[in-house]
Amino acid sequence: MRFAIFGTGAVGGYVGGLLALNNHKVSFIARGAHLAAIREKGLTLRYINQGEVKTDVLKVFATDNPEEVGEVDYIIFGVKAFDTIEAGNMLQPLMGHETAIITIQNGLDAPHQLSILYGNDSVVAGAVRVEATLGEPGVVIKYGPARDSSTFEVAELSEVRTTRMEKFVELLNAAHIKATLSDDPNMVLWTKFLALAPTAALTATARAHGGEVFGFELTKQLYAALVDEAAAVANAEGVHFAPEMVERAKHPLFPLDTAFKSSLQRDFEKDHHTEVEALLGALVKRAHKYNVPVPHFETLYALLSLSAKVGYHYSA
Ligand SMILES: NC(=O)C1=CN([C@@H]2O[C@H](COP(=O)(O)OP(=O)(O)OC[C@H]3O[C@@H](n4cnc5c(N)ncnc54)[C@H](OP(=O)(O)O)[C@@H]3O)[C@@H](O)[C@H]2O)C=CC1
Ligand SMILES: CC(C)(CO)C(=O)C(=O)O
Repeated sequence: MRFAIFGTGAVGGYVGGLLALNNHKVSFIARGAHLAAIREKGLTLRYINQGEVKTDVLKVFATDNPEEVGEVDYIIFGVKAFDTIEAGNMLQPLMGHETAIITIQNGLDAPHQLSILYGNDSVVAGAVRVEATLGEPGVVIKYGPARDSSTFEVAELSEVRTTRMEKFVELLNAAHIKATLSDDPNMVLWTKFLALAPTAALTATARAHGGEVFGFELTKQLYAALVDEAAAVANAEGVHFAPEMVERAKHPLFPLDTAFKSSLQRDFEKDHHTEVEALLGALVKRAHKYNVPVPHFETLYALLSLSAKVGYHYSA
């Protein structure tokens, strides 16, 4: 099977790296200094687990030109949500008759944006649970154990279970990522979103680790209120969570003894373009559309939008 990782970032680099380590043919699409470093020194996967650091360095094929890759069986679409449309328009050279474009974007919109370009049958909604970030050019940092701690849930946008995705799940599991196939793409996206949006919003606003947010009663209560708001919006959109699923989402996404940070928080800390719109903006817009009150999300959305405008590290 041939894989292309479009956007060799933290998640794409980690997932593609584990597939390459498992002897699959994986082409990495990257750009700029990151691409130059991968070409020169290889793609480095650095695992940081409670102070212990391990690395794998992989010699891989990397390019910024999809024409040099040609058709593949699976595209793991690894760009940030705000790059979806621009990067989506570059996928044509990778597309064969049965190519699956598998999204990993946090948020709710990326698979639907890609389906406008390539049709429902080409797109698979994915949700990855991994804590990762980019280090210096060429380096992907994965927090926690090197293998077997990440999950990847997928569902065809067409809501059909296909053999290509059964195969994908099998290959991912063999590469030490716990993958599962569902037939409900909206449930896949919303189940992650229900816990992710509150986690991202609170860690970024409070500038605190996940463990600190959950270890402090007021922010823990705020987290639960955010989960309830997100579940109410999901319900209005036709995604109905059983009450026990909503309660489960109120538990931390990560072990409480770790210094967990969300990718939104890390992007703010690095002064990078952030996914505030894809996470909080998307929720608030849906809430307004369905007339669902989301006062806590509205407040955090306003604060983080201002931080994105004036700069996270701004001081008067
Ligand atoms: N990091 C995490 O822990 C997790 C992140 N996610 C989600 O996964 C998605 C990806 O996040 P993450 O991996 O952190 O993002 P990164 O910023 O680490 O990676 C995205 C990469 O795509 C590259 N890219 C964008 N456009 C192009 C292009 N046209 N050609 C070549 N390369 C391109 C970017 O390059 P450049 O830097 O030059 O823009 C960057 O290297 C997000 O939606 C995020 O919310 C999901 C689970 C966990
Ligand atoms: C919460 C986490 C790490 C789970 O995968 C995530 O998706 C993110 O921070 O973007």
